[in-house]
This record gives sequence, structure tokens and C-alpha cells, in this order.
Amino acid sequence: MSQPLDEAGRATLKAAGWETAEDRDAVTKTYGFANFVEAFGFMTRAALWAEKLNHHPEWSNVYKTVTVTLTTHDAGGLTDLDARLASKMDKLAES
Ligand SMILES: C[C@H](O)[C@H](O)[C@H]1CNC2=NC(N)=NC(=O)C2=N1
Repeated sequence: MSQPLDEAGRATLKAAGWETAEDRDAVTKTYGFANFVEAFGFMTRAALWAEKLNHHPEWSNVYKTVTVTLTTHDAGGLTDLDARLASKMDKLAES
């Protein structure tokens, strides 16, 4: 069961470069990669983690960028699951 994300969790996301959506309780980040293969490789690895967490991103890919929005649809807003997936994605994008 997911828990609503507390202020500390929200601050951590902000510090990591995740921006708050204007129209709903969600966060967004655009990752830049060296090329399309790197971008798609990131998406492939992130997709496996999303399945493992049973928590899935809203995302799009244009050439070498990937834009990700995270929110918990079942909860109608940000939860600890979004924080976990965000942290995992940030690590995957670095490696
Ligand atoms: C039944 C299943 O657990 C739910 O539909 C999961 C799947 N992945 C999900 N992903 C996201 N981002 N939000 C959800 O509420 C959600 N719910």
C-alpha cells in the first residue's frame, strides 16, 4: 500500500530536479542522453523496474530525450512509490 508523500519526500524530489506539475499532484523531469540508443536503453531498464515496483511512469521519448511524469493514479497524487521510482530512474540515468 502506498503512502502519500510527505514534505520531506517532496523536498528530496525537488532537490533532485523533479518539477511539480501545475495542474495536478505530480512531478516531471526531462532526461537528456547522448543519442537515441542511450535514451531507449534507459527506458528499457526503467520499464523493468517499474514492473518490479508495480508502479508505472507516464513518459515520452523524442530522439535522445525522455520526459517522465510520476504520480500515483490510484491515490490521486504523489506517494512514496513515486519517490522510489524517481530515485531509481535518476540512478539509471547516471550509469
Ligand atoms: C492494479 C495495479 O496495482 C495498479 O493499477 C497500479 C499499476 N501501476 C500504477 N502506476 C502508477 N503510476 N499509478 C498507479 O496508481 C498504478 N497502479
